[in-house]
Amino acid sequence: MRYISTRGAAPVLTFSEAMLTGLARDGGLYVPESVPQMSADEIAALAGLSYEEVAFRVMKPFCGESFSDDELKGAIARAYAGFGHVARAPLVQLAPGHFLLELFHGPTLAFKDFAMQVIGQLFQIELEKQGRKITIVGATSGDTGSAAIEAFRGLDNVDVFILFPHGRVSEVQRRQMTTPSEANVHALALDGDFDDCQGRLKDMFNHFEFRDEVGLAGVNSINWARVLAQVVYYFTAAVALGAPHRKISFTVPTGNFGDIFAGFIAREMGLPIEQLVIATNQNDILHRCLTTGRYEMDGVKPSISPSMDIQISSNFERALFWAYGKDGKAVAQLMDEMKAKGGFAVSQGALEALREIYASGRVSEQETSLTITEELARSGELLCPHSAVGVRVGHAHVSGATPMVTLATAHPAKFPDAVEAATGIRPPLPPRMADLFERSERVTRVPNDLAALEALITERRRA
Ligand SMILES: Cc1ncc(COP(=O)(O)O)c(C=O)c1O
Ligand SMILES: N[C@@H](CCOP(=O)(O)O)C(=O)O
Repeated sequence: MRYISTRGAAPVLTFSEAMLTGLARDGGLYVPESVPQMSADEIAALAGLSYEEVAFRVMKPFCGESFSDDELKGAIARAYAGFGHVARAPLVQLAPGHFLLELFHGPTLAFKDFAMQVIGQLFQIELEKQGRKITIVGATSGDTGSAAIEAFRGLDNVDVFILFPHGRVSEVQRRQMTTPSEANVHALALDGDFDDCQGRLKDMFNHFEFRDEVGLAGVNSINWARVLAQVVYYFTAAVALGAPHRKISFTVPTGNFGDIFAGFIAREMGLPIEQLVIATNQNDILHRCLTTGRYEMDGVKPSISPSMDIQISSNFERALFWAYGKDGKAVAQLMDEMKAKGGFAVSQGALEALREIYASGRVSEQETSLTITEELARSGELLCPHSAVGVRVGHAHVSGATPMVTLATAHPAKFPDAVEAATGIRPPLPPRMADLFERSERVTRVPNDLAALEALITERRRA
């Protein structure tokens, strides 16, 4: 399997090279040259298998040339051993035809653990093979950061620097990033929003001298390996509800578009997905784009679902690559236009291609809160604000005989203030994290300045 850049002008790589590379050197994102297919029989055969076995069968065709069966099976087994639910990603029913996929039973209580735990294992295998050391820099609006720290803390051959927007993550999210005491972990509170964090990260990748000097690697969903591991739960959920004999739709609380794009890959592999519904909070650039055909930045607005406070939705570039018939030059032009003018128009043909697969909805702050209140009364499910955004949009898109699955992307205990304001209930953290508020914090406040960030990383990383 070969991996190519969405902008068409970077070296073609193997899976493990793409994984260690992160962002392509032409600024694009790596995607598989062709998507492996699973037949209806192969999909039907997934019924009743463990999450781990499904993960192996779904991931292997994408990375089998880089990792042996034993290596991949071992990585998957270790990745999910610490999850707090035997099903890993259990489904619960909210209403007739509407199901919730709980993706928050991992070590840091968000869906990021599903991919981050696996790629943590795969990185270790590959780095040991190559005898290499790397510097991981991640940008987070709250959840990717803690999941990355959990997956890479304490490793001798990896330093982890996490940029998060100062004052714009929940206290639980911040403490998950600032309380680990391992010397290879560095939490950096940046003066700016998530787009600034992600922007400076991409600047570092595009600064080749720095990138090569520190051995820069990325674990955001710009990294193809992250997306791949997230494809798996679309299969487990759909098969549990009758696929391949029945179509299934998914609603996904969306920010950086990585999670919903994993659903697109599952669909491309042959999973009968009818619709992928993008659910946004008031940072609704994707909803506006699908509605109007213009991708237009208008500034990040802080919300009660802070992990989705994003305007520059990185993985939308991968969706555009498909919508433009895999024309890397066209994608590069759109991205240049966005950089220069803060927006671009999607061509009519590409817009139609997107609308064939994706629908969308936007949820206001009040509606998010109301959904948390109403869903507790209706189904007994206590939602985090991100999942509430999804559930509201999901309810509105349930239609006909096709089951709708909404992804619950974080545990309500990560956002206790919003949940308490909506329900009067302050959800407790699991016992293993019960002392989170007593642990001492270690964090560095940093400016939104590339040179200053690179200097800090160069100084702190272990040679
Ligand atoms: C809890 C939560 N929900 C939803 C999202 C949006 O996911 P994506 O960025 O993959 O669209 C995020 C952040 O990525 C998140 O942390
Ligand atoms: N919501 C994310 C933002 C980064 O997303 P990623 O999937 O690209 O890593 C977060 O919580 O950090």
